[in-house]
Amino acid sequence: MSAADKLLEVRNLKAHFPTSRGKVNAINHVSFSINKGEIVALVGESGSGKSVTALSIMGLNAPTIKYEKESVISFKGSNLLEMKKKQMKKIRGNEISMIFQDPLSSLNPLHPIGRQIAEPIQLHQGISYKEAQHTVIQLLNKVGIPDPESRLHDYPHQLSGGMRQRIMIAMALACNPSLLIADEPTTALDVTIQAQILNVMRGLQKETGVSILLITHDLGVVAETADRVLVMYCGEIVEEGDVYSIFQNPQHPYTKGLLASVPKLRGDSEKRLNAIPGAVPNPLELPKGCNFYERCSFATAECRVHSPSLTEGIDNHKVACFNPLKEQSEEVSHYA
Ligand SMILES: Nc1ncnc2c1ncn2[C@@H]1O[C@H](COP(=O)(O)OP(=O)(O)OP(=O)(O)O)[C@@H](O)[C@H]1O
Repeated sequence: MSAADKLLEVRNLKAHFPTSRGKVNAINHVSFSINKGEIVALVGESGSGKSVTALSIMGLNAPTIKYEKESVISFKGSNLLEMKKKQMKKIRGNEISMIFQDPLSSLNPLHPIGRQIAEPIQLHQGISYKEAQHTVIQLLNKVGIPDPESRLHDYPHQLSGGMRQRIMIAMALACNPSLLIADEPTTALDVTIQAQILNVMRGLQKETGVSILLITHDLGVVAETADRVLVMYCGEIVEEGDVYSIFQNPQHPYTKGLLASVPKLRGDSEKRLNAIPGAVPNPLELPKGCNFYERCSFATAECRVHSPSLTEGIDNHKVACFNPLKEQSEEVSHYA
């Protein structure tokens, strides 16, 4: 990929929240990029820093967050962290948009959905609701809402969870953004609807060329959707690779643990899932050395003292581990 293909580049992102109990180290030297038209998944357990990363890109973190000087979020060549509020407001919604897990908390219960989808289009293009309606109907068609003309007047509570998430996708795509951030977009939905929503997202990505940052703790969703995967643990990227090599050949013991805790797509449904032993360390007191040391069955003395950095191997597969796993794991290979 050439530099011209790069849409977003996060470099050395380091941030903490000052709290009454001390510094919460949320993000620690995170670097990654998203190319044009790519679907990149950001995965990890709760508290690993996925949402703070996404909200940093959107400029929507709590005002208390403190970014270290060296942090850069470069979008189309401009550093979003240095942008004035007014400029950032223009980018948000137009160039970068976001969908959340719970559409009900993002949709206004008092306005019909047609009006809500039209709003960003009207603002962006300076046109009336009537003029925007044609585009709204096209968008509803694109996200698979049947008979869109008659749904324009529906209120959010009249729609199912899956339909509401389709509305959120339509709203997010209303201004043709270059980057869509989807934070756990299918977590609240049942499996069948989940698959339909992922299908809609994949289809729209192909049709519009939008890049997608997909945030999820569900590796099943990742296997179905992503081109590339970033695995996050304690505010750091611990492994990165294309979806095939992450599933076929996970090199970080944490990634392997995450994969082993996913229900199998095929195989022995009676088999117990393996949860990763132990708990995520307290972000107020991260341990010296590797953050995963205490939960890792491959840890050595070195891991207790030194922190491994993300190092590139073959095929752009990167891992932050002193003892990366070499062998292909039978246990996980059939997810890819
Ligand atoms: N406003 C805040 N003030 C203090 N700490 C915060 C704040 N927001 C997030 N954090 C902390 O930052 C760390 C990263 O949180 P983040 O929400 O990004 O995790 P996550 O991977 O998205 O988890 P989840 O899947 O549960 O949303 C956590 O330790 C969290 O407690």
